[in-house]
Amino acid sequence: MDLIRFLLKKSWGLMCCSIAAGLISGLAGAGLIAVIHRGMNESPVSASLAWSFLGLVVAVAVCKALSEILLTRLGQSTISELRYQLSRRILDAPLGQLDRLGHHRLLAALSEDTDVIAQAYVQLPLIGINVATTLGCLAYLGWLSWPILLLVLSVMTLGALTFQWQERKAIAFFTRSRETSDRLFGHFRSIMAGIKELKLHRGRRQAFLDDQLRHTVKTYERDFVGGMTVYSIASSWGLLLFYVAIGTVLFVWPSWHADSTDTIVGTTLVLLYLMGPFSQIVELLPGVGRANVALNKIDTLGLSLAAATDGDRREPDRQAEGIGVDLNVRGWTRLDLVNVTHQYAREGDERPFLLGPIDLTFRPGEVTFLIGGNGSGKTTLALLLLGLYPPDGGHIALDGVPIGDSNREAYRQLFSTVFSDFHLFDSLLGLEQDNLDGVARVYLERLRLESKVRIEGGTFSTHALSQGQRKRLALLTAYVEDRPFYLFDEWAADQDPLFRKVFYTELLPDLKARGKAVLVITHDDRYFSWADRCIRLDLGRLVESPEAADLAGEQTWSSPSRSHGAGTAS
Ligand SMILES: Nc1ncnc2c1ncn2[C@@H]1O[C@H](COP(=O)(O)OP(=O)(O)OP(=O)(O)O)[C@@H](O)[C@H]1O
Repeated sequence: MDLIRFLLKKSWGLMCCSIAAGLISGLAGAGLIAVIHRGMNESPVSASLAWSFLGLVVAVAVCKALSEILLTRLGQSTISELRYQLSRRILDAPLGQLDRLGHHRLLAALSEDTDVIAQAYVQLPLIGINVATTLGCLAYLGWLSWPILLLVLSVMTLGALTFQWQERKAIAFFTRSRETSDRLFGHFRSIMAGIKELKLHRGRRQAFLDDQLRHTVKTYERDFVGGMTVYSIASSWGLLLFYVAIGTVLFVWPSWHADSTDTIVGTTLVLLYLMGPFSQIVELLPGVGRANVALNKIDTLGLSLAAATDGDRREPDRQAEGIGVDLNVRGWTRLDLVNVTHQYAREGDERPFLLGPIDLTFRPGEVTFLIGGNGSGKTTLALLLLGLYPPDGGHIALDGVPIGDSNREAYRQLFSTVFSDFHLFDSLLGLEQDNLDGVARVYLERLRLESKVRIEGGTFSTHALSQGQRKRLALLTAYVEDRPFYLFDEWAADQDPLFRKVFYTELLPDLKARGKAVLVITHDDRYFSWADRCIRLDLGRLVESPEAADLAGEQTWSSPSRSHGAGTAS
């Protein structure tokens, strides 16, 4: 319900206007019934009654149209706001939590849940309007005959109780179908990421389509249809009860009670009119049920929008700018990892991977190579260093200031990276320096990309490049960011021998000369000599690496910053 409160705060103006328009339309409709009822008993019909009729008809038509237009606007603005806030929440969530959830669940939340919640949210005013109209009609009914009102209220209570009982079953169906849609999004991701493998192998494609995808879509279909069927039965039952009430008033009541024909006609008219709002409420309820399931899902993913209030939202921005945080990311002199550990906790994993304890010191102007076998923990160590994983044990300190939740965002602004699974954005997002295109073009030439890519207004002309070229473009982005600490995760792995050499013997020395600290995750033992020091990870532990230590630092740096010397791996 935090979410509903949050949305109400955002769109209360639009919501109030659409409710007001809908209410006027609904009440004018109820008024029309009263006027028609009077008209049937007046002969000749008075001019004032005719004018009332005309006025009410105009009010119904105008307010109904207005209410619908406002509701459409409300719906679209709600979807936009939900998508924006949920995206923001995902970006604010800890990386470890997002890793555990998996991309498919996040995509399902971003697309399916936001749609379902927004649709139901837009229905809230409609439900409110219909409830108000129903109350208006019941009041008129009570004025005509309070015993008939009591009869109708008893029928309604019976209907509500049985509906609630049925609804629980429907929600269980919807909850199961929502779980299945997570799996479905997982399959969609497999189609996108594994399209080449699926196209190439008929057997695999067929097994994927028939055994996995079809099974999942059929399970989804079964549960969804199950939920809707329960709602249909419940709503038909409700309508049946209504007709029973009308039938009782028409055929049974007169033999019990000596009401006038006029009262019977009036109450029947009201009951018939009530069918409209009542059916609408019943039709809207499945959407509300699904929205409840979607809200629960977002909560269980740990992505509740409750935290995305205005106050919280400004905090990361303040931290990003280093406001109120005692960190000097531009003029830093040492970065320490002290007894840092990290463990991947997975259910049922008897021997989870443990990294550390790690003690390391980095200094500006120092090039460090991080080496080690596959699965030894290099990327995990990098993620810890970057502040993307908080350490489970020990701590990181920048110039003696420990990094914690309050300054981690500011601390991350120290780094420029190219990950091994990097993502290339269409443009140099978030970089607002003077002559950005000019600076970027210089690097395009340096990275031998000038004949392939143009940069206009900070936007790359194409992404249709080889993997190695795309990685060079990612490196260009990191260069332009011009941050104090560079981290490259197997950057050179996709480069041809010539450019690999350029990377180790020109680009890294250049960064060093500019006083940057550089951590390079690499398997290129040919170039170990270009590092100030090599550190090796083995099964999550830093170990002595004599062959790397011998080679490291042998190369004569042409840069004046060589005097920064090798840092310590303590
Ligand atoms: N998200 C994760 N959840 C659980 N375990 C993980 C996760 N990521 C990595 N691991 C485990 O942690 C260990 C270290 O992984 P890591 O990616 O840090 O190794 P690496 O040295 O970078 O390997 P490579 O050279 O193959 O890239 C591996 O055993 C891996 O199975």
